[in-house]
Amino acid sequence: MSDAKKRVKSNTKTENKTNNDEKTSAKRPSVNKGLPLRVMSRIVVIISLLIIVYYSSKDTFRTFAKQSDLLPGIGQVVECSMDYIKELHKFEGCAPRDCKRFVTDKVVSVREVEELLRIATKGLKYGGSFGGASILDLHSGAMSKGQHFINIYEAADLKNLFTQEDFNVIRIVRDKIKYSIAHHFGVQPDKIYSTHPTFFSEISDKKAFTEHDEYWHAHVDKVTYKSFHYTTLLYLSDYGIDFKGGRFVFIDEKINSTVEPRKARLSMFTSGAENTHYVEKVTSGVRYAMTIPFTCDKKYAIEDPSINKYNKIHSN
Ligand SMILES: O=C(O)CCC(=O)C(=O)O
Ligand SMILES: [Fe+2]
Repeated sequence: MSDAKKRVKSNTKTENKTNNDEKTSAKRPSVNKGLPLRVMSRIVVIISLLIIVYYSSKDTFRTFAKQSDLLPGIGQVVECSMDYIKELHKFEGCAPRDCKRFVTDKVVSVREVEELLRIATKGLKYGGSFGGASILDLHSGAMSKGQHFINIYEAADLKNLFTQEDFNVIRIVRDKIKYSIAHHFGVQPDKIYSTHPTFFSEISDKKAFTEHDEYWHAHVDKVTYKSFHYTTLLYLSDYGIDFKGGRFVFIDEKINSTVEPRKARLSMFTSGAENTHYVEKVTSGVRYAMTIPFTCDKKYAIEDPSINKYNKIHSN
């Protein structure tokens, strides 16, 4: 082979070698990068999913009133439901400036609430539902017992259980709440009346026995209790301390708002569909609260519970 030919051949070899090297080196990085790329894309998908789950769960719930906060007052205006507004036109001076919810820890004192809790437990220890939810209504006398209700004003062994001082505490607290509604909703205090049923509730984690124990269903107070125009809830125990679960939830289109019960926390809201709500199941401990409603309709007004009524029934 001539020198020139040898040189050409050796150049060709070198070229081929270089080409092969290029091919290999072009392939190699794709092998090295391919694996991390697949892993990377999986990580990206997982992180995106986690972000979606995090934000969507965040979006459906927000804490409107946290148990550990001492709230001077926090409000949220909501659009009145048509049914609610239509009906209120009949009652001069009782329609709210705005439909809303308002939570405050400053209207009722912890001392007053301790008194109310003493009154509630004093009665309920003679009653109590088989299931998780019991009520005591000092106006009608209804108290849960077993799977039924008894009338405490007709039960001879409950005679002298409640004193005029007990009824006074309830009246004082209820009046404070009435003026607070008048102030925050822009209505005349003499145009709103205490209505039925006003009651103490006691909720435990016991399994429901009758439908009366099923407190966790979403509802509109105006539908459940025809007479309600303003609902107020006074909490007598602390979420996360005295009981677990049992938060109050306002159901809204995008974000549900939770109210965490706190001793002496007062929640007030217009009773129409704008404030549809439910109570989460209590998972441990015992939750005490008081439902104190008001009506604009005088025909649904109730008298104060008093020792006279109590004595009248017992002397019959
Ligand atoms: O106890 C609560 O937080 C709510 C009770 C309730 O929804 C009601 O009495 O209608
Ligand atoms: Fe309710």
